[in-house]
Amino acid sequence: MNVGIIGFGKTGKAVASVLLESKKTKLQWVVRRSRLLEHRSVPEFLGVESAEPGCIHSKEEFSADELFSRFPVDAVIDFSSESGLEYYGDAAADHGVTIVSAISNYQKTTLRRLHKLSKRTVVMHSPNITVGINFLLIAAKILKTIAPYTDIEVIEEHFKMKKEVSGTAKIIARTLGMEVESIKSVRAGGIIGVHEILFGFPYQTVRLKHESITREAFGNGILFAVENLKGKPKGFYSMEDLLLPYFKLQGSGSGWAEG
Ligand SMILES: NC(=O)C1=CN([C@@H]2O[C@H](COP(=O)(O)OP(=O)(O)OC[C@H]3O[C@@H](n4cnc5c(N)ncnc54)[C@H](OP(=O)(O)O)[C@@H]3O)[C@@H](O)[C@H]2O)C=CC1
Ligand SMILES: O=C(O)C1=N[C@H](C(=O)O)C[C@H](O)C1
Repeated sequence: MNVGIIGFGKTGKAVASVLLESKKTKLQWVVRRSRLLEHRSVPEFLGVESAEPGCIHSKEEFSADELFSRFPVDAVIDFSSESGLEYYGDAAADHGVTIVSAISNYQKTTLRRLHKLSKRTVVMHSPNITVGINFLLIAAKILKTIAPYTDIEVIEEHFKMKKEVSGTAKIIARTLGMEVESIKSVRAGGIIGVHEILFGFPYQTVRLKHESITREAFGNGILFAVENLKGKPKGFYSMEDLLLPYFKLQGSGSGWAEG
């Protein structure tokens, strides 16, 4: 699958390195805001051998329409910023390119725009693209249904410079019917991303916790997403939509009861 990345910052670089290693994807290009490293290649920048072009472009160099025409891809992956969609959204839909947006904090208007684009192409949005956190979110919803009386706390930890409350924590809180103002945030050092959902039962505590150890974790999530979006009809998808089919366990018995 030919892919392009919008954004070549902290996460874009890590995701690009994972995609270069994968045989499932062929990194055609990355687009960034500035002209830094323009026309260099991602393999060269990362110092890895690769037959994949991975050319670095500035958004000033081409219109997205020209980019998709000259260097066609099957999917565009967004790790830029809120404003990235403005550059590539319409052109991606015009060219039938799948959009995988990982932007964590969209304004409502931009999210509506993303939904509108899903009428014309496959769109997936995930504020946290790791399989782990999306599994946790499904588990938390099930636990809340089983025990609606528990006290719930959402705690998120990130690197010192992250200004906003994590988009992941906001989705978790909203999904569990909590106010986003109740989210506890920790900012320290270079923490990549930790999310914990604490269920306070009367005589026990359940902690559902996920930690992104390195930003390459988001690259693994992208590989899962593009693999499972293949062949999907146009529409709007979340990581949960892609994970739920795996919740049908095959085979007999749980093994637990058999001792
Ligand atoms: N869904 C998920 O799992 C995750 C989501 N994120 C989200 O990804 C986004 C990026 O995070 P991070 O890598 O830390 O941010 P950085 O600031 O490190 O990198 C942002 C990159 O995007 C580029 N960029 C910004 N705006 C535009 C634009 N309009 N068009 C093209 N390129 C643009 C910048 O270009 P330049 O370098 O030239 O300035 C830079 O390369 C954030 O929203 C973050 O919350 C992050 C991790 C995981
Ligand atoms: O900015 C980041 O780095 C991250 N942002 C996402 C968020 O805001 O939820 C996801 C991840 O925790 C890392």
